[in-house]
Amino acid sequence: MILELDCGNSFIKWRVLAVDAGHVLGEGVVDSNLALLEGLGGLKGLTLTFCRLVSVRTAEETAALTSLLRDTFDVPVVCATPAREMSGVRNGYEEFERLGLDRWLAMLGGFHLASGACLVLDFGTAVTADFIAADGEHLGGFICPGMPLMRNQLRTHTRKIRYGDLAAEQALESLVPGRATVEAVERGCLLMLRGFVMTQLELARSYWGEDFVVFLTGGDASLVTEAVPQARVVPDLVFVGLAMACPLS
Ligand SMILES: Nc1ncnc2c1ncn2[C@@H]1O[C@H](COP(=O)(O)OP(=O)(O)O)[C@@H](O)[C@H]1O
Ligand SMILES: CC(C)(COP(=O)(O)O)[C@@H](O)C(=O)NCCC(=O)O
Ligand SMILES: [K+]
Repeated sequence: MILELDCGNSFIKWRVLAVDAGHVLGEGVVDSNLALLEGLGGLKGLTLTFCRLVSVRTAEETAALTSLLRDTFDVPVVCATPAREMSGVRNGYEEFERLGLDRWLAMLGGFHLASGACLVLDFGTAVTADFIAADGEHLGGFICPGMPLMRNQLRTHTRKIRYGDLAAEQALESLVPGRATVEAVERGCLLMLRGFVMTQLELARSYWGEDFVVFLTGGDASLVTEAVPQARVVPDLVFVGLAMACPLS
């Protein structure tokens, strides 16, 4: 069995695949290394043979996790590393090793699935957009705060914006102008997110007309799916790229 991990700034997404990499035997989203071990411990008949992971965390945090996995499961642990070019995609950063590895893998996955020009939008702690042309050239991208960062900045830097998670969720059932703080903030931030998405679509159209695929991924992708009906929602896009960057042999 293969363990795959996507270590983002807020959460670790994990899944266990059968050795033929055919089907998913278990998966989860956790907020700590300990919770990851607990989640894995809950799987019956777990016999890991290989682990591959991508991390946008510090080298120290990533090293701590890889040694924990080696010690606990006695398996080889392979981390995705930056590359100038892979699977037909050319990294567009001036310093290719500075491009977030989660972005890079989502781009590899997206270009592979689209077999052509694509716009990859990832909604995590941060929101990212990346443009890959039909010839595999990465034109670059954008990074802005995601939903959790936008709302937390407002909560942190104002004195009278305070509300709970449940109220926040309920506030998004409609997008009419808010008549309570929670509605005004949650809807305002969501409209910023959607506005960002619309701008990315316009830019992609200016490059490629209608001849491109839009991918939505990341934990908050569902917040914008309605606004982009033509998009392909691929929650495991980073894992698609991870398998390409870190094959079994
Ligand atoms: N099962 C889940 N557990 C935690 N967060 C989730 C879950 N499903 C969706 N989310 C949303 O995903 C967002 C985090 O997205 P994610 O892609 O995991 O971020 P990152 O990669 O930066 O850690 C949170 O703001 C949360 O609203
Ligand atoms: C942009 C990111 C913070 C997104 O991280 P995430 O929201 O998925 O946790 C991450 O890809 C990152 O740290 N990138 C390095 C900077 C860059 O890509 O230019
Ligand atoms: K991510």
